[in-house]
Amino acid sequence: MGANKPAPLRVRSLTAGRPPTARPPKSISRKATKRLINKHHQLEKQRLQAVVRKDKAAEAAITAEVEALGGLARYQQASLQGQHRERGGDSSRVLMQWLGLYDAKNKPTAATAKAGSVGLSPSAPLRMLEVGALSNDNACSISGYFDMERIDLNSQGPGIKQQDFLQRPRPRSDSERFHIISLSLVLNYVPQQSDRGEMLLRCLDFLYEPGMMPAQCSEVQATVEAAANKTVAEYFPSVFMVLPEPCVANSRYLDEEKLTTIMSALGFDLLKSKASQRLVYYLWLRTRPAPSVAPRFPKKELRSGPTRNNFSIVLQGT
Ligand SMILES: C[S@@+](CC[C@H](N)C(=O)[O-])C[C@H]1O[C@@H](n2cnc3c(N)ncnc32)[C@H](O)[C@@H]1O
Repeated sequence: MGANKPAPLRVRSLTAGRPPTARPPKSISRKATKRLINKHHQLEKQRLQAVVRKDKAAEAAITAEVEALGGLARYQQASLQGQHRERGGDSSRVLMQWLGLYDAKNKPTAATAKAGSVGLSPSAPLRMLEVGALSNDNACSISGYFDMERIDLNSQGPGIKQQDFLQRPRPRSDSERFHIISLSLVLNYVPQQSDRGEMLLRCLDFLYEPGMMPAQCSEVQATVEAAANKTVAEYFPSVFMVLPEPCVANSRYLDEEKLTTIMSALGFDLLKSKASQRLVYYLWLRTRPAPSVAPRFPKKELRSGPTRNNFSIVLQGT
């Protein structure tokens, strides 16, 4: 009965035709999230090695494997889920706390809540470049204090520009520079050690020079100062950096001292740091102008041992 009745026309939701990245991520378990992230890092490393060996067949096979896992988009979804599970929220909350805009319980202070609620973002004087942005609603984005520019190799949606920071055209004037650059869990994602160094060097171009920040006069500026009881110059220009803890705690080639030496050679002092079980957070304040000669930091073993990892940051010098 009714065998020949035409199937009713299904009304498809508007989101149905969008690329997979625009759909809400399918939730996966904590273990599966971790496995996927680790596998992705491992494959990206192998792909890079294949590129260096000029082994086209291996490169294609590894690329296919990455795609079969869901590619960068799936990895980003896993990272977003990881953010919520492993860290009880996004890393930018740590920055907000350091700036005095979040309280000790990691909640917005009254002044911050006010800034957010009156929607000061478009005119907010503090310019932030978020490299490797997975969403447009992290703590900094919704605070109202920052005029955000978000970029990622693979944009997850509106408000995130698809761009490789290493290819971003260099600024032609201060209007294209920033008070702060966020590199949260980005350096560890970059497969090549010299590209990690290049990323840090590039930050110098995209940040204001110390003491050369544009005049700040708006209401937001006053609110920042009142909330944090600091002047803007005490926090900016700066780099907010987050890394998996083993990158500095258990690497053959990098420890906190070496990282501090590299950053110091680039003109930064360590203003704030914090370690959680899995992550390390740093706020590097730019206190000196860019060095006239690009510093050189080759890969050099600092500590050995079979259980150590090979994470390193290399600066090739001029
Ligand atoms: C592990 S996710 C981290 C995202 C987020 N910032 C966080 O703290 O969870 C790393 C992101 O960095 C992005 N990324 C890596 N290298 C990049 C580059 N050169 N330019 C822009 N984005 C990059 C990747 O596409 C990826 O989405």
